Amino acid sequence: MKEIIIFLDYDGTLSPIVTDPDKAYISDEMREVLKDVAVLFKTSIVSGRARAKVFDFVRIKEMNYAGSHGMDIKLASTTESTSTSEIDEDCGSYQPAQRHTAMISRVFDTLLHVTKDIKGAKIEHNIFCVSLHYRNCSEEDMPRVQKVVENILEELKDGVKLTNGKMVYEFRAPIVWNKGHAVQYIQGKLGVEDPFSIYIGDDQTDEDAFQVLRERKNGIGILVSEASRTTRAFFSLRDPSQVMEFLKMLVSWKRNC
Ligand SMILES: O=P(O)(O)OC[C@H]1O[C@H](O[C@H]2O[C@H](CO)[C@@H](O)[C@H](O)[C@H]2O)[C@H](O)[C@@H](O)[C@@H]1O
Repeated sequence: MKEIIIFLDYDGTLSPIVTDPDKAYISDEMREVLKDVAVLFKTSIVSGRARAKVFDFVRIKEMNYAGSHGMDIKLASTTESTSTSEIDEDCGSYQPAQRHTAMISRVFDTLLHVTKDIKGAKIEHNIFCVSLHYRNCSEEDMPRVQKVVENILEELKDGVKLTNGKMVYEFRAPIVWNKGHAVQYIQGKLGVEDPFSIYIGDDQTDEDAFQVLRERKNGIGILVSEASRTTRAFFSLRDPSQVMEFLKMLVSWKRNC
């Protein structure tokens, strides 16, 4: 029989989008629902954020966490690794972009420096990627923000990968690895014979995970969006409050199984 496993993006999925990325908290009610979900289903959070940061927001240790767009995976109930190897599967961790951390830190330092006079620009170090937030920048400053991005790409060329999120540019380690790869990796590690994955996410980077589930026919994507848009997801929910209601329904269905 198929076993449902759950993958959840964080920002815009569990927490509403807010102007300050450091204040993207989930509600107490959402945390209670997530605790139930984590007990009843194998559950993973897959986020663009640093893994430690997203764990600080969620604080449920029974879940798997994949930070840095899936480039920093830690499976639940495993001891913290002190290994420097990118693959330390005995400790339940997988960090395929480890050799790029110095470059990412250099991008972070450069961005901090070159954006210090751009009001509203915020730089977030996500370990294997760096976010340049422009949500709070003025229209007039946007050409400066774009110039900063162009300069970094010109300097590093193939040494860095750029993706776009919601009012954010994300500079990533240049490896072929995204949220879709992370989902496949975690699916493989859970030891579930016949998994059926439900992945819920709101952002462009979640499309990689939707695509993988569609291709492999072993799960579905659910897009969180108020507007209709092109997606590889099968279904959609409007916002984090609908995500919470959906998770509550899953919990009560499972309890009555
Ligand atoms: O894959 P995700 O977990 O969705 O990560 C994508 C980015 O999410 C965060 O930024 C977004 O949410 C912020 C808080 O609501 C918002 O202020 C920002 O405008 C959004 O882009 C996170 O802070 C970024 O580092 C991630 O790249």
